[in-house]
Amino acid sequence: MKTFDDLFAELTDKAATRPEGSGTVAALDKGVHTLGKKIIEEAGEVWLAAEHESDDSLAEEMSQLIYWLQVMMIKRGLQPEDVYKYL
Ligand SMILES: N=c1c2ncn([C@@H]3O[C@H](COP(=O)(O)OP(=O)(O)OP(=O)(O)O)[C@@H](O)[C@H]3O)c2ncn1[C@@H]1O[C@H](COP(=O)(O)O)[C@@H](O)[C@H]1O
Repeated sequence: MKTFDDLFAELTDKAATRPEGSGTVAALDKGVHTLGKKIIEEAGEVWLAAEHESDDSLAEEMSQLIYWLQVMMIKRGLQPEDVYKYL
């Protein structure tokens, strides 16, 4: 099972190697404004899932929010430790 750190390492590698067909590379190229809108969209889906959907659906929406947060971290050059220090 993939962890937060596993996904971050995978996305960091994709950003560096830019493999063809990577949605992450395409999203990074669109920039901070587009990534910010995805974060808002996914956060809204987490809220709606928490109100109306199953635990599994909620977990899936949360995984997508985490993904988009990580893409924003990579876009802005943040490392997990930059976030963890505030936890
Ligand atoms: N974990 C994720 C992940 N979570 C969410 N997403 C993206 O976020 C979107 C969220 O889905 P929604 O249902 O909300 O939206 P949608 O309507 O299906 O998609 P959009 O039209 O909004 O793009 C998905 O379609 C993906 O584009 C992800 N994209 C990739 N990953 C993982 O990231 C890694 C690298 O992926 P690639 O860069 O695509 O190789 C792989 O391990 C992937 O599994």
